Order: sequence, then structure tokens, then C-alpha cells
Amino acid sequence: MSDLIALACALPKAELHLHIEGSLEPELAFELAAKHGVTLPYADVEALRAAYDFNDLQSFLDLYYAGAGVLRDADDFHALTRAYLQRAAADHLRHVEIFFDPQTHTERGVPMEDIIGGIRRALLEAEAEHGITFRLIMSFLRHLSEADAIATLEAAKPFLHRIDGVGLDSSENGHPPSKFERVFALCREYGLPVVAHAGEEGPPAYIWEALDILQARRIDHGVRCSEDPKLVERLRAEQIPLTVCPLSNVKLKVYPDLAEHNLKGLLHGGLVITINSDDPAYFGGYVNDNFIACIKALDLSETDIVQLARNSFTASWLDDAAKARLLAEIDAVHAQWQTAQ
Ligand code: HPA
Ligand SMILES: [Zn+2]
Repeated sequence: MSDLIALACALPKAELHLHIEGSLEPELAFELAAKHGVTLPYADVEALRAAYDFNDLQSFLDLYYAGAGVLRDADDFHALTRAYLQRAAADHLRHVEIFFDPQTHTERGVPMEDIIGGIRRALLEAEAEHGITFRLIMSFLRHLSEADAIATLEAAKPFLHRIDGVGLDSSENGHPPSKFERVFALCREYGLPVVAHAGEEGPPAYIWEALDILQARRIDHGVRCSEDPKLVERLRAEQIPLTVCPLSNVKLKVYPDLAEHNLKGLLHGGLVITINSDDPAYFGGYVNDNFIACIKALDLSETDIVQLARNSFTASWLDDAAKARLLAEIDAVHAQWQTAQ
């Protein structure tokens, strides 16, 4: 098993489901709080980390939005993103497609320009330093109104050349994708590809809506598709990727135990399954940690691991030439690993 873990860690991979605000480690949260003269309601880093014990998605989101309150200027967003990309480089990530939640920050008076500018500066640095390519996805908060999402899209208009796609996140139940039909139609008119969180806590019907109403090209989470065989068949036939986040699903009690997770079954069923970290600072690990936990709990094979790494690139928004290059890199690292066995 340790050999398979070494293979998974060494393979070039992409991360396609990462909320940059969810990469805020307690150490940086305290550093930024001190910088801005803000008092966090926790004595120290250990006390904050100890609070990361969630019952469901909402109990996590309450802490996640509170934590994001320390992000106030472009340098904060730069420091946050830079720290994530250092972890990404260590995990052999070669490409990242990351979400940011502008509404969490603009409603506190942080200018859109500072949010995007700070994140992008770190992305460009990591591209130069580590060769990590990127896409930036603006995500709408589904617990807020569609009018609020439309206003956010309008506010982002001067920066649309810096935004590669749009997503939908936050509290799922009671906020179906259909609530956002018009804003996503506008996004598509602007040429922005769409992804959406669906079927994490919400029912399979929300995945159908994300596909049919929002015209999502990828589903974030999507694990509840298993409850609807027709939906699973569609995801397989149309090769619509699912960005699965195993440690997140256990932390938020979507699954009581990783051993019960359906990702291996879906992968063997021919779906384009990818492994991602979601909110790594809160859920106990980055991409390699997710691979390691899955190898241990689900007894993933060598073939499974290589397929998951390949899927991370095929499901990405990279162009075909870049995908081909990265898939060849996977083959090279895999061959090297086989020789060493
Ligand atoms: O896992 C998630 N689900 C929904 N919204 C989120 N915002 C950050 N992480 C998540
Ligand atoms: Zn997510």
C-alpha cells in the first residue's frame, strides 16, 4: 500500500474543486487578524482548529464565512493564495481551477479589484515559479437571492477577462439550481462556462437542474447521483465530470465513514471521477491527503489511482495540447514507478 501512496503522491495532477477561502489555515487567520486589529473568538490556533468539528454543511459554512472576515486587502488574498499554491506544488499539482466567493467579501466592503487582483498575482507567481497553470472560477452564494448574484456579475464586468467560469456554492438544501436560471443564462451569454455544486447534501433532482437549466459542464460533488440510476447513466454517457471531495464528505457527514464512499463504484462504472480537497484547511487535508485516505479506506488499485490522475486533466478546462502533455507526464512518472517496483 505504501508503494501505491508513493505513486499517487508523485503523479502530476490537477485540482478542480478548491474554494480559496477554504484554504485559510488557522495560523494565517491569526496573522491577518493581528494585522487588521481584529479579535477572533478563539484563544489561539489550537482552539480554532479544535472548532473544526462539523455536523453538516451549514455548521461548516458558519465558521468558513466567519474566518473569511480576516481577508481585507489584496495582500491578504495574495498571501492566502500563495500559501495554497505552495501546498499544491508539494502535492505535484500541475494545474488548478479555483473558486472564489466574491459576495462574502464585497458585502464587507472589499473591492472586487482587490479580491481578484490579490488572487491572480499569486497565481501568476506560481505559474512562473512552479509551472502550475490555472483557471479562476467566480462562485455565487446560493443562500443569497438571484438579484444579488446578478448584481455581483455586473460588478465583476470590468474583470470578466480575468474570470474563466462561474460556479454555485453555499447552503444547498432549499436553494435549487433553478433559483439561478437567469443569472447563469447571462453568464453563458458572456461566454463563461458553468459548473455547480449539486448532490452534495441536496437531492439528485438538483444535479438534473444543474445540467438542464444551468447547463453545467461539471458537477461539484454530485455524489448523491447514485440514488438515481438514470442520472448515473447520463453522467457516464455524456462523460460529465464529478469533482468529488472525499475528506470533505466525511467531515460534513455526507458519509459516516470514508469506507462507505461511492467514488470507487462510480469510477468503476465509467464516470469521470476526480479527487479534490474542497476546503483543505477545514477538512483535514490537501489533494495528496485525500488520495492517501482513499487508498487506505477504499483499497484503490494502481489502475484506479492513475485513472483518477488522468481524469483530473481530462475534466479540466485546459486545451487539448496541454492535456496531452500532462497525460504524457503521468505516463512517464507511472513508468518510472513501475520500474522501481
Ligand atoms: O463543500 C461546499 N459546499 C457548498 N459550499 C461550499 N463553500 C465552500 N465549500 C463548500
Ligand atoms: Zn465545494
